[in-house]
Formats: sequence, structure tokens, C-alpha cells
Amino acid sequence: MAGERDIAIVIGTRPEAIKTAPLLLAGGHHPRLRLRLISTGQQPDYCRDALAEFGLVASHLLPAPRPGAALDMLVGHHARAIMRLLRRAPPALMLVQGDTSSALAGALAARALGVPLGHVEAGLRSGDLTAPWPEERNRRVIDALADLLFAPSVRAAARLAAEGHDRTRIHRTGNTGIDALLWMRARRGAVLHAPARRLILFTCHRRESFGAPLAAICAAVLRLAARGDVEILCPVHANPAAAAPIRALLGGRATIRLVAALPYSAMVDALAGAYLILTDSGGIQEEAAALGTPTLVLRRRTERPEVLAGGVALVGTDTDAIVAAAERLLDDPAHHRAMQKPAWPFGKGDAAGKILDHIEQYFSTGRLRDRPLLLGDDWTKDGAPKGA
Ligand SMILES: CC(=O)N[C@@H]1[C@@H](OP(=O)(O)OP(=O)(O)OC[C@H]2O[C@@H](n3ccc(=O)[nH]c3=O)[C@H](O)[C@@H]2O)O[C@H](CO)[C@@H](O)[C@@H]1O
Repeated sequence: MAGERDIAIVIGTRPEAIKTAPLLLAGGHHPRLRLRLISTGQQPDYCRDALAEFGLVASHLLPAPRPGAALDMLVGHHARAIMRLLRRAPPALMLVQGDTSSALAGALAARALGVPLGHVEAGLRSGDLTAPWPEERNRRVIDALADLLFAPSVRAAARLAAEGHDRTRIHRTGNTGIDALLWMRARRGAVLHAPARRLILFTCHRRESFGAPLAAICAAVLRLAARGDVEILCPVHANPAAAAPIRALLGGRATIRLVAALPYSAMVDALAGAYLILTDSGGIQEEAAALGTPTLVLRRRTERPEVLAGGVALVGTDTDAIVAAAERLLDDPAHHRAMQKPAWPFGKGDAAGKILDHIEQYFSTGRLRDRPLLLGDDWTKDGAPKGA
């Protein structure tokens, strides 16, 4: 259509597919923006399956890197492939989501092509470059390269301002992961809680968990499984570095179900129906907070401290600490009820529409808003969030 702006969205992994789906759904019939998805091939099957859950297909699938390529080699591989695809007809704007190698590659390619860049989920920080690695590094670099910073929370927007980013580029939109969660929940049936044996949903796939931390986490899971009053469901990530030890340590137990990665629809059912969630995932922290499912985060650090006010607790990777926190939730109904508090620090599911509005404004005014978004009823004069 004449006058349409071409927006290229780069994705590479399952969470990126899930978190960009709402943008495609919201922008599907936009009169002035034409959105298309470029899948880098970092996790092609996960992306294809996750998009299919929303009735979506990527417009382009780039050649996958050779198996076993080192993580930082992926960035160069994906960036070159993106530039080869776009250099003859660069888009009006590129969007990347989150903090993966594909997201960093998309940001570098946008800069090399001279194309404006938007970052969805900008400003998440753990404050530790080693945890999570390389995501903390990736998102800091992407934010330094981006023209539009879509912050998922008040804290993330404040962090960007504190880092000196131009406040007129910072837009507090909420996270599209909540849009995806609510979209899927609206299409699923009522939540079925297992009356007799309570469901514990367990996922673990982060690089910094590999080795001793993962062994300690699995030792905690085995102790909980031995109680006899819980059923543990563990969707095993395709990454062999996570899958092999989990299968070796947890396989063959009657009360532990190891399954392949769940379709997003089934995952949302499990998140809503679980009595307790044990996870080192990032997105699941946001989803669990919104659903009010008590969750123990199996990490040293989280870039989502906003969720810790509700029913999500950071417990680390020590076996005894995980067992103690889980058993308190299993044996103290009042404590479990107190943790069943939905919290919405990452928005109410309208982030995609806000992002598209800001993109349109960027094009229509040719520059960003005059009045920095950070001043207003949520913010003090020096840009700190009120009550933070
Ligand atoms: C440092 C960090 O935290 N970075 C995060 C990381 O994503 P993550 O840690 O959230 O990754 P996963 O846990 O793999 O995916 C989670 C999604 O997948 C769904 N799911 C899970 C298991 C399954 O069997 N079936 C599913 O459907 C689940 O409900 C959820 O929506 O990278 C993203 C992209 O850059 C970032 O945005 C995000 O901050």
C-alpha cells in the first residue's frame, strides 16, 4: 500500500517469537505500517512452532549457523545474513526483542544498514555482566544502539534514564510477553488444579546454571519428588547442555515427568494450573507474576526485581535453600495463599499497541516527543520512579 512503512522484526528464539507475536497481531492490518518477521535460524523449530500457536509465520528464515558454533560466532553469522537480506531494500525501521545473540545481531545489522532501531524489552538489568551471560551484555549494547527504547516496566525506564539515555527515546510500554499471555489465556479453558497431587512446574535452561548449579537444582527437585504428594512436570529445553544432565539426573522417576518443550498454549495452561513453579527462565517470572502462581527463581540474580514484591521469590541454586522455600509453600497453606498475588509490573497486555503508536509517532514527527515521557505522575522531577 502506498506510504506504508516497512518494519522488519528480527527474532531467533522461542521467547522472541512469543513476545513479538502480539506486534504482528496488533499490526496485521495497520494502514501505515507493514510488519514482517525475520527468523535468524538460531532456534528455527522453536520459533516456527511458537509463531504457529498465534497463526503466524515468519516472512524470512535465514540460514542456520553450523551446529555447535560458539555463541559469539552466532552474532556475526546472524548479522551478516540479516544484512545480505536487507541491504538492497532496507526497511524503514528494525525491531529486536530482548537480549539474545539474534537480537544483538539485528541491532548491529540495523546500525550497519543505517536503519533506525527499536528495542522491545529495553532497560532490563541484573547489574552483573556474568549473570545472565551474555544477555546482560547484549541488552546493554542493544540499548546503546537503539533509537527507540521500549521499556517493559517503570524500573527499566528509570534504569535507562539513569544510564544517560535520551529520555525522549524511552517509552514505558509494558512487556509484550504479557500481551501474549493474556491473548493465549483468553483462548484456553478454565484452569484445572490437580486436587490430589499438586503440580510443580520446573524449567531450567540458562547457561549460568550449567554444571554444579544444575546438579544442585536437580538434587532439590529429587528431594521434592520423593515427598509423594507432588507431581513434577519438567519441559526439557532442546539445548543438549541443559537436556542431558536433566534427563540423566531426573529420568525414570514416577513423580517426575520429563517432556519435550510444551507448545505455548499448553505451557500457559501449566503456568496457570501449577501449585508452584521452579524456574531459571526470565519470561516465566513475568508470566507467573501476572497469573499469581507462586514461583521460586533458580538464579543468583534477576533483572526482574519488580516481580519479587508479589508471589515470586529469588532463591538461587543451593539445594537446601530451594527445598526449604518449596516445602514452606507446600506445607503452609497460609504462606501459599499469601504468595498467590497477581502483580502487573510488566503491564496489562497492551504493550504491542503502544509500541506501534510510538513507532508511528517517530515517523510522523520525524523526531521523538518533546516532553520526556519520564516526567509525570509516576516520576519525580529527577526522573526517579515515585515510591521506588
Ligand atoms: C536473561 C533473560 O531472562 N532473558 C530472557 C530469555 O528468555 P527466557 O529466559 O524467558 O527463555 P525461555 O524460558 O526459553 O522462554 C520462555 C517463554 O517460552 C515459553 N515456554 C517455555 C517452555 C516450554 O516448554 N514452552 C514454552 O512455551 C514460556 O511460557 C515463556 O513465554 O530471552 C528472551 C529473548 O531475548 C528475553 O526476552 C528474556 O528476558
